[in-house]
Amino acid sequence: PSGAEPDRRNLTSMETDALIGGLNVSDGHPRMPLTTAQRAIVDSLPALFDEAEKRVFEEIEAEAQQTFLHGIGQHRAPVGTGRLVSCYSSSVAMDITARALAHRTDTIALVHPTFDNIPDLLRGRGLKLLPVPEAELAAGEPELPDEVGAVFVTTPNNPTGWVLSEDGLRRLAAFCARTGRVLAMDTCFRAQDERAQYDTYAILEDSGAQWVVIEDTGKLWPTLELKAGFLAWGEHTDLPLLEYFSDVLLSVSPLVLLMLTRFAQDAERGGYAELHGLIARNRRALAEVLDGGPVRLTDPDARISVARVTLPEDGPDAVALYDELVRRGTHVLPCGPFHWDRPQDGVRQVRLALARSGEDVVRAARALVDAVRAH
Ligand SMILES: N=C(N)NC[C@@H](O)CC(=O)C(=O)O
Repeated sequence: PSGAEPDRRNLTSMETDALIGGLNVSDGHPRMPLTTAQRAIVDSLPALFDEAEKRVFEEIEAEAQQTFLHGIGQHRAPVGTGRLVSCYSSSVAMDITARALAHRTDTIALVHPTFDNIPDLLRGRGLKLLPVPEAELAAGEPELPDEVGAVFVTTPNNPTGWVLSEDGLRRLAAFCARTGRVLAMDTCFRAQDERAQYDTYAILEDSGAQWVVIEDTGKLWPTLELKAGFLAWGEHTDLPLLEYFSDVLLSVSPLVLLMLTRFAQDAERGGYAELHGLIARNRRALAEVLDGGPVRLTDPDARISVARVTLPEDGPDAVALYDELVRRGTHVLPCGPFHWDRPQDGVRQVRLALARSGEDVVRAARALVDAVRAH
C-alpha cells in the first residue's frame, strides 16, 4: 500500500507475523520473563492438575473470579450469581456480547480509537458503529441518535491509555439508564492502572442502567495464552448472554482457573507492584531513547503495557516505518487501524508493547529511531 493509504490489514494479522521471530513489540500479550514467584506457580502445575481434577468446578471458578476481581478493586462483581461466566479469552466474551447486543439494537456507539478487533467483532455481528471520542464519553452526555441502543467503552483504552474516571462512569451510566441504552465495558487493561480500579460494579448496579463488563487476565502474566476472559452482566440486563455463552462453551479448564488464582494471589502479594514497575521502567526507557530525537512519546502518563509514539512530519509515515522495521526484524503496530472510523488519524503513530524485557524495549526503540533517521 502506498504511504498515504493507511494499511488495510487488521492489527492481529500483523501481530501474527510478529510471532514468526524477530524482535516482537507488536501484541499487547505478556512476553516478559516469569518472576521467581511465578516460576514456582508454573512448577506446581502438576499438583494443580491433581487439585483441579478433584475439586468442584463451580467452587474453583468462583474462587478464581473472586481472587482476581477483588484483587483489582471489583468487590461488587457478581461472583456466584450466575451472571459472571469464564471464557477462553476476552475476545470470545466480546463476540458473545456482540451477538447479544445485535439481538437488541442495530447501532452501537463505540469509543474511537480502540483496538480494531472490537469494531470488527461488532460489525461481524451485523452491528452499525458510531465513533465516540474518549472525552465525549468521559463527559457522560454523548450526542447520540435514537437508534443507538448501546454504548461500548474500552477503559483503560488501547492504545491511548485513557481511563474513564469514576465520575465519568457515573455520568455515563446515568445517561444510559435515562436513555434506555446498554452500557458495555471492555476493562482488559484495568489491572495495570490503579486509576481504573474503583469498583465499577457498585457504580453500574447503583445506576439502574443495563450493563455488560468484559474482564481479562490475558494481558498480565506470561502464561503462554493460558488465561480467562470474564463476562459479567447486571440483574436487569435483558440480553441472551448466558444462552449465547452456552452455545460457545461449557466451561474453561479448571486447571487454568486454579493457575490464575495462584497468579492473582501472587499479584496481590507484590506481583502487581512488580508488573506496574516493569511497565513504568519500560515506558521511561523508551522515553529516554527517544529523548531529543525526532520521535516523541505520545501519551506520557499512560500506565498500560503499550505505548504510542508520534513520528515527525518529515519522516516515514506509520505504514512505511512499520514495513521498514519488519525488514529490519522488529515488529511494532502502525496506529491507523486503531482509528477504525478514520484510519488517517493514526498515520503518524506506531505502538510498541511494554510487557517485554527491558532489553527488548530498548532495542526496539533504538531500531525505530534508526529507521526514522535513515529515511
Ligand atoms: N482476538 C484478538 N485479535 N486478540 C489480539 C488482542 O488480544 C491483541 C491486543 O489486544 C493488543 O495487542 O493490544
